[in-house]
Amino acid sequence: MEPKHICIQITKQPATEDYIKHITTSNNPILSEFKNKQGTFLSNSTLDEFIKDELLHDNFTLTQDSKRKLLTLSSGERKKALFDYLLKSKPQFLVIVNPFDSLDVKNVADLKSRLLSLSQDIPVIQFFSRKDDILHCIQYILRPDSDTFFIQNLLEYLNQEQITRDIDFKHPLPKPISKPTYHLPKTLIELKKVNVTYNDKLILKDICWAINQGEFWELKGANGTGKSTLVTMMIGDNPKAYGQDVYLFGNKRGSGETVWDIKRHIGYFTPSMMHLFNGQHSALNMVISGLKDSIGLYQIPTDLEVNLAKQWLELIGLNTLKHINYYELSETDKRLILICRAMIKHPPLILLDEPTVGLDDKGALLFIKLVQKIAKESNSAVLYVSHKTEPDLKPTHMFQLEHSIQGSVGKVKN
Ligand SMILES: Nc1ncnc2c1ncn2[C@@H]1O[C@H](COP(=O)(O)OP(=O)(O)OP(=O)(O)O)[C@@H](O)[C@H]1O
Repeated sequence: MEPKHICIQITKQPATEDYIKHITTSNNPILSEFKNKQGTFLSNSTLDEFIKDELLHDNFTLTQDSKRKLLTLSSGERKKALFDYLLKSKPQFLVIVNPFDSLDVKNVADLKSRLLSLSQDIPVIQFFSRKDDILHCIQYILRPDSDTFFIQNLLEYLNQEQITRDIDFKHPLPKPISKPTYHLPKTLIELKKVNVTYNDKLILKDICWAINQGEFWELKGANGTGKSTLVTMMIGDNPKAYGQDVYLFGNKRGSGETVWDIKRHIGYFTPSMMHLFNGQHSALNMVISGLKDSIGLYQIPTDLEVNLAKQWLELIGLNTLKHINYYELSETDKRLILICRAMIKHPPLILLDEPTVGLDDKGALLFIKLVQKIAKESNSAVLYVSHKTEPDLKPTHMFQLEHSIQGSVGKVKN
């Protein structure tokens, strides 16, 4: 008989451990295969443990053969290394937490088929954020109910749960307090025949790309094609840009400009920076802090600044929560606030790296709608990097990296 498989929608509370504790101690017959058993976790926190072990003890468990540092692997390569290692030992049950995040289409398909074949022998618990990630073998969903849990047939749950698609931000995008004092060229970023090599291996080959003021770009490419490498060149974080034709906001890289000269022009968001913002700051102060380029607010803001931040909170429907501690907000609200924080000065470029990873369907839709609004109503150029196809995201330009034996080549697709 095929094992039973269940899924759980990720929410702030209850915690993963509470669900697992319930599952492994429950007397419900549907959960009998998990009782008093030990599971293996395929999750980002497991990956973080291996990264920590590598940093502290030089332990290369996941990369025995190559002895490559996990942090130098692309996010897709890192995840694959973890899965390959953990799946070697036959666990009593498998816990997978958003397993497809950061994987490209091919790697998602490969992993899905591996998990489906494993699911014929091993019970699976899948924690998910997006419903279209749920594996086809899953029959049940475990849901919280006041201080306990209940099991529901998955199909029944999916039929009930329709997401509303009429989410909209009605107010116009708030304007910046003042116009920038600096002059920028029309072309904000320009790369001319740029190459990047790591360990004698060509990663990027003859990349030519120009981003002009106000344009809305999506950067796409399979795992390991060099998207992050390209992004680090653009934000001044990659020394490989020196000596090449990399022009950032009017300056050739390496012509005396500081990293700050580059970064002050960029509003940046990626989910891995969420952990930086864990101080005791109100939602309002978090938005204002975008004017001061600090994490949290340490200076008394002017009335003008406070009013502007309130307009941003009004736009995302959070004005009534302005005094709530940012840390207590939902994941979606936190991200919307960080986008407002990044946009409050209307930087020339806003860069969003896998921004919807970990959000549920409704949160992702809200986030995408806000990005669309920013692209439409501001002069900021938007660069969006992701594997996940978001149907409501409508960039006007696309830059696609494609593997070739001589390193990835870039193609502009309009
Ligand atoms: N510091 C480094 N040392 C050695 N190799 C590196 C380093 N940084 C990146 N690489 C390699 O360069 C290639 C491109 O990596 P990069 O992270 O830019 O890809 P990516 O397109 O962002 O991938 P993903 O979608 O999986 O995140 C990968 O093969 C990676 O292993």
